[in-house]
Amino acid sequence: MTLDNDSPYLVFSRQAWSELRDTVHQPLTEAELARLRGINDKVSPAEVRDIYLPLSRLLNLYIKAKQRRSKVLDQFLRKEPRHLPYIISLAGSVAVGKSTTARIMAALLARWPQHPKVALVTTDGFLYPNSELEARGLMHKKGFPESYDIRRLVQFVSDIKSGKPRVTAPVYSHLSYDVIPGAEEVVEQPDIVIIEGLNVLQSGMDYPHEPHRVFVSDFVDFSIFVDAEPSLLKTWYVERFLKLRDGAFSDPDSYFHHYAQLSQAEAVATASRIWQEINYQNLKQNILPTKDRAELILTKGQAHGIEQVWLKK
Ligand SMILES: Nc1ncnc2c1ncn2[C@@H]1O[C@H](COP(=O)(O)OP(=O)(O)O)[C@@H](O)[C@H]1O
Ligand SMILES: CC(C)(COP(=O)(O)O)[C@@H](O)C(=O)NCCC(=O)O
Repeated sequence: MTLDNDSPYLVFSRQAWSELRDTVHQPLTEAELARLRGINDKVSPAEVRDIYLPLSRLLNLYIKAKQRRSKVLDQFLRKEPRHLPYIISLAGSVAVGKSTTARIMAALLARWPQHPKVALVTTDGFLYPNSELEARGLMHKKGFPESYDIRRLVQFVSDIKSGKPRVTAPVYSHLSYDVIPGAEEVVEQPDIVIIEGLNVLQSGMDYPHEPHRVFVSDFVDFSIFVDAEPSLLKTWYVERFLKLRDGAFSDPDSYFHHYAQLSQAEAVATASRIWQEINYQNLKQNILPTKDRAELILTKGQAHGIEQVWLKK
């Protein structure tokens, strides 16, 4: 662990962080490993053990402390004990691996008896539909602050945090590249909610066009940023695009069906252009500046390996 008195973070190497897991209480069974491989077969069991088990242990301690504190408050106020969810936000660039990290964390956190019900929500459902983005001239700004219905997103998180029994989120499809009309994801009083998206650490300053007083972060108990060098992110974005070209894009219903015909070289050029013109610009302008608001930063190197963990003091 590196101690720099001026930095708000404690910095752990992978080795130092891995020693903080609780091997006695948290061994991974074969069945669990198989389930985690189902989430993403490239994530190594060693990574889950070294990085995600200690993280799950830390979060369990924080959540138990929070539950105790809420109980004390209810007692003091002479109120019926309420069961409010613990909210974790997960931010980072497009293609850094947020969805994968979120799914691994959800699976690991659900193993604890204190909080077995974990819900996962992505903020892409709160993008304006393509028709609206087209009307606003924002089709090439997907993922930028102005492309989200931020008030609806903040209301959604606020409703969850206030213990509303049933809260719904709109759903986005990467296949149709649009919000699915009428589709909704239902969140019914889980113990933990993980909210994953580019924008979850942003604040009012990032939305001068849409001033609002409260932000997602006002309802979040713990925030995580997944970080990597932009050159690696570009490689991962292009790799994912090539995988989609061979998979989802070949579906005639895919918005990008025409990309399925591209040669390898054309596909690399197209993905590189989308990365450079949209996602990298968004990263520089709107995502990276929010990094040091996170409680925890996971820093990735080659092949998605997490090399360092930064934890706010
Ligand atoms: N821990 C990991 N190990 C190996 N590959 C990963 C890992 N996390 C993500 N990937 C790969 O990186 C790409 C982007 O991951 P994804 O979770 O979809 O990112 P995001 O949600 O940030 O856009 C995918 O192709 C995914 O398979
Ligand atoms: C849908 C996204 C904005 C990510 O949204 P998020 O879930 O992080 O809110 C992004 O994956 C995206 O589609 N960006 C637009 C450019 C592109 O096609 O990659």
